[in-house]
Amino acid sequence: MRSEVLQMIEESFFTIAKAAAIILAGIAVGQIIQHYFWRRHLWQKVRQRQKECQKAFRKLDDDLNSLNFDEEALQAICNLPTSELQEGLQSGKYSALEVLAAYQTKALQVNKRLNCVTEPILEAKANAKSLDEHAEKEGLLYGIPVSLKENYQLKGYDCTMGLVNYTGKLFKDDAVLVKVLRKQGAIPFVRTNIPQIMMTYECSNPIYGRTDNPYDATRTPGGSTGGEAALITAGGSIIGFGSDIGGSIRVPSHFCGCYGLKTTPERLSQKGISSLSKGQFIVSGSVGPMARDLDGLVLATKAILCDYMYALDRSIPPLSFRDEIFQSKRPLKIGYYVNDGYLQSVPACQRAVMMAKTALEAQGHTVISFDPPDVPRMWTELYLKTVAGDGGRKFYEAIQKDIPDRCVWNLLFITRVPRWLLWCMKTIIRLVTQDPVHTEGLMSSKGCRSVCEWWQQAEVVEAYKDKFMKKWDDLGLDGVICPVFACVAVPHGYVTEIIGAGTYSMLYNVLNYPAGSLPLTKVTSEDVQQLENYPNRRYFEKNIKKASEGSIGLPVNVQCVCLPFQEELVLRVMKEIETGLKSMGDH
Ligand SMILES: CCCCCCCCCCCCCCCCCCCCCC(=O)NCCO
Repeated sequence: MRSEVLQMIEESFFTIAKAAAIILAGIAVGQIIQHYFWRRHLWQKVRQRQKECQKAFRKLDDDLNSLNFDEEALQAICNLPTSELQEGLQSGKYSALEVLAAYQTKALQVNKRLNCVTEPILEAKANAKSLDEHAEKEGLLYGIPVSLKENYQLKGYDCTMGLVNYTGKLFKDDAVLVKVLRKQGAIPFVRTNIPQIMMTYECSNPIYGRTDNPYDATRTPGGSTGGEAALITAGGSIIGFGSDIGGSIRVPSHFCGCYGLKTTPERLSQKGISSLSKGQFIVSGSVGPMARDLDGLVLATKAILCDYMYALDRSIPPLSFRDEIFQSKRPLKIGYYVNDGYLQSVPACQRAVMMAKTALEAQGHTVISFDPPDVPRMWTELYLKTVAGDGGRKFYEAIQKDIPDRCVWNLLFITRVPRWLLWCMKTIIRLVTQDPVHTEGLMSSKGCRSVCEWWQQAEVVEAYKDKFMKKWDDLGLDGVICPVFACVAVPHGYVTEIIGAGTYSMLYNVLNYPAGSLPLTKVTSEDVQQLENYPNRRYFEKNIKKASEGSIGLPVNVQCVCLPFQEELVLRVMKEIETGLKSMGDH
């Protein structure tokens, strides 16, 4: 009797287990099939988007061929510095259509080599024609073609941020800044490439592919405004616009060797700029111009800081460009550093800062040493814990439902490791990286656990800002010069291995300070030789050293920083450095 009961229990157990196994297997197979069809659907969308872009490129090519402009004359237009181009357009020496054709032709050529343009803006031709038909030549950017990062919303276009799921969602209106640019006479003519979700210093996504560095195709142009930096540097655009929440304007400018300005987040309207960080107001994103020369950067900044922007976005303080600050001859007191207390910058970046220091001194300014406080803590407890405040969930989910791009997937992988497991692995990670800050960084990227912790986070960031500003004020500084990044452009796919090098830029996102990226020099063989003395113990140090081998000839920028709302002073410091170097015969 007992054995019969046991047998019955055993049989029912096996029946239930079998049924459970069949159900589970069914669910798994169902999910695999669903995943397969979803992926297939996404790839179809990619192909459709790519076809549309190719069609637009072909249309532009045909249009340009039908215009019959002299190629040499067009090239000559692209070689003009911004001031001469502006003058030539205002005086009527060049028509808006001619200048547009010159830049469209050049952008197409550059794009074939670097893959930096996502698509041309075909309405540009009608815009140029309409400018040429009107007698008044109005606007500071009259007739100047401008390129836009892919996340700038345009009527009739989508902003994918490299995510397939966002393709085909067309905007009904232009971003405020785009409207302001049009009002100033500028002609938006191409859109430029970005990394998927725009949260890394690379430039690749499954829709538009990978952008190469104009100096070395094996290296990244940086990100996230990488397409802009590559296009401008290679001559395919003279002024462009980007966005920056961790260095995305300044780092690509440095990797490629063009000019960039990250503004104070509240100084320019961000209405109509797509981002996955909307609603995260502790470390705010910024927007800003990028340019081939400093005059272009100044002109673009002046143009957008205008009454029309304040009328379109009433939340922006009506603070127009203050020429008196930019033109002032008042001697300045500038702080400098080459080591931010976390990762030492490579010799080329150090030399660039020292060149800037000498140039400022030659211009009669005082330059003193400055140590930014607690940078390792700023990076881990403040920057990473805020930017990934939700444990990176929003970024991860956007990618998980999409076709992940490796350049950002590698970075986001950590969001999948549970907090407890990461905590248990702390000692091992510390042993492997030889870097307690790296370990803390990984822990911080798990974000905040409650609203209460999020509020505390805001307080901690405010306290750091106060501490930093006190140090700045005690020294009576007007500005600071320092590296943009701990090293120069790195090979494609390598950014995650050196991500700590970004603290030089991220610091000024935490602080909300405006910061410019100024091209100063190129890596020399001596710089590379001196890498022998570069520290080689921690994970990031080893990788920075390795990535810097073979970097001879790559551009090196310097970062110029001032207090919030002092964009004019940042531009002045950049100008003083350039003038100083020219007077010393160095630029
Ligand atoms: C010690 C290793 C730390 C790894 C951190 C992994 C965290 C993953 C979680 C979420 C992602 C947060 C990204 C942090 C890395 C920042 C890199 C900044 C790139 C520049 C971004 C930018 O400025 N974008 C502009 C957007 O408009």
